[in-house]
Amino acid sequence: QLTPDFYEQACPDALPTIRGVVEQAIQQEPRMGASLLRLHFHDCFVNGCDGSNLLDDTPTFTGEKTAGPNLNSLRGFDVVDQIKSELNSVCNGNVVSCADIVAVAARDSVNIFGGPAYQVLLGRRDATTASFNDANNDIPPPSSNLQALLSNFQNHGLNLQDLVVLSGGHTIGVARCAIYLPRITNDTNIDSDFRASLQKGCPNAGAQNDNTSPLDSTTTLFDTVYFKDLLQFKGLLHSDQELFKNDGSETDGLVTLYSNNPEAFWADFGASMIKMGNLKPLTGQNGQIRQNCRRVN
Ligand code: HEM
Ligand SMILES: [Ca+2]
Ligand SMILES: [Ca+2]
Repeated sequence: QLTPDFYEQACPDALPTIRGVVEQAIQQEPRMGASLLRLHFHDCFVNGCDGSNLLDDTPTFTGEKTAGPNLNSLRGFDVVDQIKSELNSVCNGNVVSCADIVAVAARDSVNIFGGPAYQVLLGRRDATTASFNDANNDIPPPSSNLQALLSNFQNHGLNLQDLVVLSGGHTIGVARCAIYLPRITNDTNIDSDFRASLQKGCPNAGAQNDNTSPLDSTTTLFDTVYFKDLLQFKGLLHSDQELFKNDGSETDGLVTLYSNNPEAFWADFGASMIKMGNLKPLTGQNGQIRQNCRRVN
């Protein structure tokens, strides 16, 4: 139902405009590319890719921004606003949905960091509502074991390979001390030097500090180092290391494959992103094209 050329007639400059703003934002702050990728994931996993997580709370409405997985964690809303306002002028009006903006910005970020330029399908419309509860329930927590991760992905129509390759999104970006403290405190399948170096910036009493650590050793390169790190038990999150335990499981095989085959990683990542981007889009007369991504029209 979604198509790559959806805006070709109504706004031929839409995609280059989005790309330009994303390039600028990443130039100002490299981490922004990672944040934009995660924004798309947290949108799609909660009632489909419909821009639901962009809606601000109001006195009478609580959306997704304050849900556990998002609070003090999701970023990139200002960049989405900037893209939206440039598009409203480049397209002579309100043409491009916020959900599509985030899907394209995620792809552009991946590509700017050296990852695949997969073809984003377009034509999503924006939700008129959002769900705090679904945001709490449908995004897998980093404490998840493999079985929980897999059943969460399967509930979203995604399979084991999608889980492994999309987790490769953690080849860019960072996580907060509070998130990885349980891993460096309790887990045994962690490299001891890696653990020691992380503990310096994230002491046991430091669960509330704002320190962050890289999700892999090359946070602004969309490379296979995330998987190489897992082979050395240097996954930052418990959920990351669940994908490689050196027990000969199917996920071990996929992690090993991607660790030394960037072409396979990039091809499969692109295919799985398109699959994720197809989750329950609003099309036709459903939803709306928001004038401002933070509120319904
Ligand atoms: C498999 C289950 C997943 C879990 C449990 C998970 C969990 C997390 C957590 C806890 C953080 C750090 C948040 C913080 O410290 O505030 C994070 C960051 C991130 N996640 Fe995931 N994630 C998963 C899958 C994905 C997927 C599928 C993608 C995209 C394809 C993705 C992209 C990212 C990125 C890019 C960051 C860094 C964001 C930044 O630096 O601003 N994650 N993830
Ligand atoms: Ca959504
Ligand atoms: Ca990397």
